[in-house]
Amino acid sequence: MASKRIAQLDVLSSATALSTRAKILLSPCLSHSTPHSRTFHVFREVAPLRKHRRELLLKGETVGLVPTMGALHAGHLSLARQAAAENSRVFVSIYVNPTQFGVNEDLDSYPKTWDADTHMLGDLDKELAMDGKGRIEAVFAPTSKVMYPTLPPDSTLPGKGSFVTITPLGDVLEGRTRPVFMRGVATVCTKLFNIVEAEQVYFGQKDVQQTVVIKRMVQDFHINTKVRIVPTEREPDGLAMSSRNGYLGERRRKIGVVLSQALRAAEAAYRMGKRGRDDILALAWHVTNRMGMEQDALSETERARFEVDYISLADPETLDELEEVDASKGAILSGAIKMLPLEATRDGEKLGRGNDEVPVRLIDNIILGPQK
Ligand SMILES: Nc1ncnc2c1ncn2[C@@H]1O[C@H](COP(=O)(O)OP(=O)(O)OP(=O)(O)O)[C@@H](O)[C@H]1O
Ligand SMILES: CC(C)(CO)[C@@H](O)C(=O)[O-]
Ligand code: BAL
Repeated sequence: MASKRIAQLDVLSSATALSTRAKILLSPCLSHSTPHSRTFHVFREVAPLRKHRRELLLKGETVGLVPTMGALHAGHLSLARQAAAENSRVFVSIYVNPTQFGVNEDLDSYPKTWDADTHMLGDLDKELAMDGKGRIEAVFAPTSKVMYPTLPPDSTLPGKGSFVTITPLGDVLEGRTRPVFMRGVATVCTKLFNIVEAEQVYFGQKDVQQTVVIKRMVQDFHINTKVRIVPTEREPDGLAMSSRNGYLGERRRKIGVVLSQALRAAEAAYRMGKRGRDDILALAWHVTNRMGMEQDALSETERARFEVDYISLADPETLDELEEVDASKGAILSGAIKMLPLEATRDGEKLGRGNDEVPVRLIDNIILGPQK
């Protein structure tokens, strides 16, 4: 039954990609007999989604929204799992939002894996059916014309259009290198929150600045939803899962773990009682400097070089950089590195998407929780 269902999803997900509202159906004889037979709707437009949402409301169902840009991986699934544990219905949005990408960023090459994404959600829904918890109810996959109905999405500054800006939270950290990023995120999330009207919305801790911005936005605009943050899913060596990791071939992938190693070293200093910025961050810099020097010493066909954009120790609410951590409040330890394109490849080397010719930005963080 499972494979039949997946095969149908496959065919229908492509077929429904252009329809206004589609329900991915199983054969009618299964539809009442087993919990597996129910599967999700795909909405491309706002009005039919709202109609469906209202019906759910009248039936007393609760909705958890998981906003994504697709290219789903285990990190996204953990958000959806938590949403299903805390709500009876889960909506997942899949939309690569142009306004959060700067004009020279990777919007055009951002991975789009619709068929694999719907398969993953179908499989997850099957798992959820066994658990007897909430289910995947719908995928919202709008076009840009739907999301930006009047003016085309603009990634320039100041830009033309209706924007939501959360300052100065959006200007620091990622915002320094990606000045339109948090404006784009706040804008598209406002739209998504208005459209879905979910009881709860789910975000990954991996994008920690985004979580702080969204929480502030919900508070400041009295948006009627609860923001839930889900811990970062990691690869076995500690690398935070990310849709962009697919751009890392074997060589860059191995070195990309340096960021999580650096943050973990700094975290250890905090756990051992260090509270001063230099005492904590020196350990992170030591890890990145050592790895950088090791790579520099190798030949072009052996090394993977990277640049550290920032390593930050910031207040958990204001994101102000801290000289000293107030242990009763804790802090956010975060960082970003740019994995540079390989300078030369070897015959038969396992390369990533884009042949390791594109720089890849990796971010990560650890919350230093309050300590007695
Ligand atoms: N490893 C992860 N663990 C938990 N949540 C994650 C993880 N990766 C992404 N998320 C969350 O999933 C949501 C959608 O993220 P998105 O679609 O941008 O994926 P991504 O992997 O973060 O992609 P990117 O490579 O662009 O950073 C966000 O709330 C994000 O924080
Ligand atoms: C929240 C989000 C889906 C908004 O486009 C995006 O920033 C992301 O995937 O983290
Ligand atoms: N998860 C973050 C989305 C972005 O980098 O644009």
